[in-house]
Amino acid sequence: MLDYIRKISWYILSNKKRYALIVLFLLIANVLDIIPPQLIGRTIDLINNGELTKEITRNILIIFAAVIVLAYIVTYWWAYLLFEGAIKIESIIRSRLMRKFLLLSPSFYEKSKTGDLMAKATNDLKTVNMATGFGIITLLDSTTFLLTIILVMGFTISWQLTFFALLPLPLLAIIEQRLGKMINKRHKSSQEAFGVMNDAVLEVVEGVRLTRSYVQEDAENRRFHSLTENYLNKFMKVEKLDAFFQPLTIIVVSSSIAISFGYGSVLVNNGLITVGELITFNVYLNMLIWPMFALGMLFNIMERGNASYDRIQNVLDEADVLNTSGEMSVKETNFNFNEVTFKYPTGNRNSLRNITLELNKGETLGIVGKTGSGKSTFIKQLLKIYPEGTGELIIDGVNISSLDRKKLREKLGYVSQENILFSRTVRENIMFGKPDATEEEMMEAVRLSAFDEDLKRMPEGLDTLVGEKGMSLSGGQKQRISIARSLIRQPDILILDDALSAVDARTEQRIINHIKNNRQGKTTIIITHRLSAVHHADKIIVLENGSIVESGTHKQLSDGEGWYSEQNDYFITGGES
Ligand SMILES: Nc1ncnc2c1ncn2[C@@H]1O[C@H](COP(=O)(O)OP(=O)(O)OP(=O)(O)O)[C@@H](O)[C@H]1O
Repeated sequence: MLDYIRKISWYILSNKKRYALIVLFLLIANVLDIIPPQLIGRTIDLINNGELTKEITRNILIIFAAVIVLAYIVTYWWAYLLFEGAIKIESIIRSRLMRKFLLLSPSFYEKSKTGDLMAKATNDLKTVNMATGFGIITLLDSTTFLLTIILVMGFTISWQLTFFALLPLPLLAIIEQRLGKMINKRHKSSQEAFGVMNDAVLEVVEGVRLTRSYVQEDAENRRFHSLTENYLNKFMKVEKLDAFFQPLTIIVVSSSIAISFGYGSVLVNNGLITVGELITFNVYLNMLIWPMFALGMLFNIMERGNASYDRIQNVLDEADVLNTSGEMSVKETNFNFNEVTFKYPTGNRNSLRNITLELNKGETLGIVGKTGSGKSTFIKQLLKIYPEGTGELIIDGVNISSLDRKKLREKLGYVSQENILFSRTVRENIMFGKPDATEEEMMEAVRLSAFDEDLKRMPEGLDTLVGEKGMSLSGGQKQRISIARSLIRQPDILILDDALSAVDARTEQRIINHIKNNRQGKTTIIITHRLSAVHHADKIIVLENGSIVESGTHKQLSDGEGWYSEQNDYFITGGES
């Protein structure tokens, strides 16, 4: 438990004033809370001795009312300050987490499950909020209240009676500490199971069409059911430990009350305390039920918070971030690949081998080759998505490692194979490429990407919502919105990674012609499986197993006898030769 406090001490220290006020208000509230039992005990003794007058009764009632009003005000303030603090730490850590998500490398995402990352950004953060809000309030309230009552019982009634009545207390502390450690372990495991289940929900929702088309609903249902059961079992293991706390507290407090009545009667008989004092003492003992019960809950909440905090901290400490180093910016966009070889961090063989190539500003490069030959990997090296391989990748005479990733990306318009769209309008998706674009620029991007005809058929034109991740659009429409998004930036380097695969041949030619005419003097790289998309390129390379096996213009390559000319003939004859 103290471990958790240590972990969030950075936050408490940076909010010293807030927490100092909380402690002050809590102490005042605790002192106010001990007044009513004192008044009750004294009133009983006054009645016993026949000394209770009208005036004393009125004074007692006034003090009683004042104490209640004051207690209400200070309790409101410490609760407000504390819970505000808890929601603030939650949002601070969530922002840190989001910033980190944006920096983490693709390798990190390859080994992480989206559902688990979502669990960390939601469920675990809520648990941290609970531990920092409800946990700290309970810690401060229960411990200060406990101490205050013990001191009052000792000083105002009898230290002997207090000592004997509280003998069972240490037992409770020992058991709670043991249970706390077990809760920490079990909570981590339950949160991991929650992450896996979360991931399954995502997969079920995203893959619902596929599941239906393969009539796999029952199998998916069973798989999901077993994950839910797994989470339920792990969650119940935490709850089982939690359930121990309440009976334990009741046993300990009952033992204390039994001792206090037994030993207290002896003290009354011996004239060491009065009957009123014994009753006051027992009212105090009953008041201990809450802080003791709260301490039990506290171990539980704090250990859950501790476990969740560790899960989040693991992501925040993750060193696998994208290399953003480098100061230099790109000017002319001349590329030189010199013996570039690259292996993915998780791969077991080179995906690019000794790539040597020159591409000058204004040229168009076509990259073709069998599937899995390394075409996208080539681009990912250019985009600085993965760590650099061996060899040299020089842009404008500067090694890519010295280039600032952001400045490099500002020059680029990249359309990936995935065509990721946001669940917003067509307009917002295109404007993502250039948020300050004018209406003319927008319409020009729409025309260049041959999306104009489709747009006319859309119910609300540019303001039509594209559905979850573009669900309500065809594959070709999604591709063309992605192309428009990159063309609106008029980038110095346009990269299309198999970005025309879902459009028909005529539309493809329209787009290629637009790009050819519109991008004169600018660099364009086109990866494709359809050779017609790169006929016009200044340079075409054919990749195989990560190596360049052919290079030249369309004419040179189709006149040759390699893979390119084979494919070209195949396209011309439709595979009938
Ligand atoms: N993230 C990754 N981790 C490990 N290996 C990878 C990763 N991405 C791709 N590879 C491997 O690198 C090789 C080249 O993949 P790449 O995606 O560059 O091929 P491609 O030519 O673009 O294929 P396609 O035409 O199917 O898109 C393949 O063997 C692939 O399995």
